[in-house]
Amino acid sequence: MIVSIAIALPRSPLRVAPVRAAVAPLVVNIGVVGPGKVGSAFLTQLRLAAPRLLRECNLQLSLRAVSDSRHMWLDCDDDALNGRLHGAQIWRPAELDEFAAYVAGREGEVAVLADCTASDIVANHYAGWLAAGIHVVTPNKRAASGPLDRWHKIARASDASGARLHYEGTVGAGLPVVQTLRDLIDTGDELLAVEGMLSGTLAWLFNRFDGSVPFSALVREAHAMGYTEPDPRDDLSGMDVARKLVILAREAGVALSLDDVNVRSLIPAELAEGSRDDFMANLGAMDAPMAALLADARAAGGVLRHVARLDGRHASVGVQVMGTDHAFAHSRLTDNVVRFATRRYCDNALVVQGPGAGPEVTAAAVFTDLLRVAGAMGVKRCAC
Ligand SMILES: NC(=O)C1=CN([C@@H]2O[C@H](COP(=O)(O)OP(=O)(O)OC[C@H]3O[C@@H](n4cnc5c(N)ncnc54)[C@H](O)[C@@H]3O)[C@@H](O)[C@H]2O)C=CC1
Ligand SMILES: N[C@@H](CC=O)C(=O)O
Repeated sequence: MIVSIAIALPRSPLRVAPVRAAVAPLVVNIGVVGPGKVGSAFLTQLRLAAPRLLRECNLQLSLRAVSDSRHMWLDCDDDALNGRLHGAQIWRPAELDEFAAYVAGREGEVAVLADCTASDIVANHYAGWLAAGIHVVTPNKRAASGPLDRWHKIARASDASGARLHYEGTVGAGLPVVQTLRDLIDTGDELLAVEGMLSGTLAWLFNRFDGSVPFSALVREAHAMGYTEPDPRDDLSGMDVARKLVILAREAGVALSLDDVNVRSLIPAELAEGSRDDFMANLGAMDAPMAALLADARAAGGVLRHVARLDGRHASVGVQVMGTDHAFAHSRLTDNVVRFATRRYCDNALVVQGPGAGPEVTAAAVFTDLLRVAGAMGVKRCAC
């Protein structure tokens, strides 16, 4: 007779493998470029999560430096050094390569730069950083949707050094969109088409816009809540969504460029040029055309939705009127919806849906990318 005894072991939340706990923690030195809305949320998340990650995963996250467009602060959390300087942190004029070299400076440790800007200037540095073995994590869409020659140079630098660029936050903010597509492709599936609502700002605007409040007031609100791009014209012109579509296309092996996307802008010609401040001051010029668009949609018995489509190399983004029975008509708040039609998911598309904008969810995507780097270095992140 065989007696099996089930012993109920207390299920410890600790995830440190016994062997790993006995060794020194993996140290990841972090530099944050762009302490704006997303960058600040990321810094807060780092500070709150670091003690638990050290305790449970033997991972030591060390914030070494922060840079905005004009200044950089070094040794941000080096209490000893800050103490010697009477509590002052070191700051100096921003110089991105000096910044990167500083973050990477310690032998045997891992360096990760988090680019939380929307800047092409910063994206221009990726290839050099990756070549130097520095990992990059970012919600900035400029590199992955920018000129193809720069994108290929970045890929070659990553291949040569083994340092990785992760950019999950570029599409769908904190939603698992890029990695989901990558997993489909890597396991042999083939992307047939993508259809979706890829702008959290535009989703929120069209969910709220019922004529009771001027469109311009809603845009200001969306900007204040951190949903929009630094320049909201990127959202309203459709260019931000076009960038996301290009990123998804390239992820699926289609060498698309922004010029290939048919983009229908919402911005009146007189607001397209000029500074962001001028644009924000004159936003009221959008109110009448947007009210007319809403009236047309209602007359047709539908609602306004901003929709992106990719079918082979055919890519388009723009506002359209959707019947109230369409799934997109029932999205809420900043919901993004991404429908992947693939060879496997052809009868019924694979759908990723949820909040698609906001500093906290976006920062979490950047943080997850950073932990992906640590995971590849052997840090244990599963519950087994
Ligand atoms: N806010 C959101 O919901 C989402 C944002 N993103 C992306 O996250 C990024 C950041 O967005 P936000 O935080 O909302 O913008 P933000 O305007 O609040 O912050 C941008 C920061 O970048 C800094 N910066 C600009 N140029 C720089 C340069 N050359 N060197 C160093 N720093 C520079 C600015 O000083 C500012 O601190 C953008 O690329 C955006 O597309 C992605 C998904 C969602
Ligand atoms: N401004 C963007 C932010 C995320 O990419 C959006 O509204 O979707």
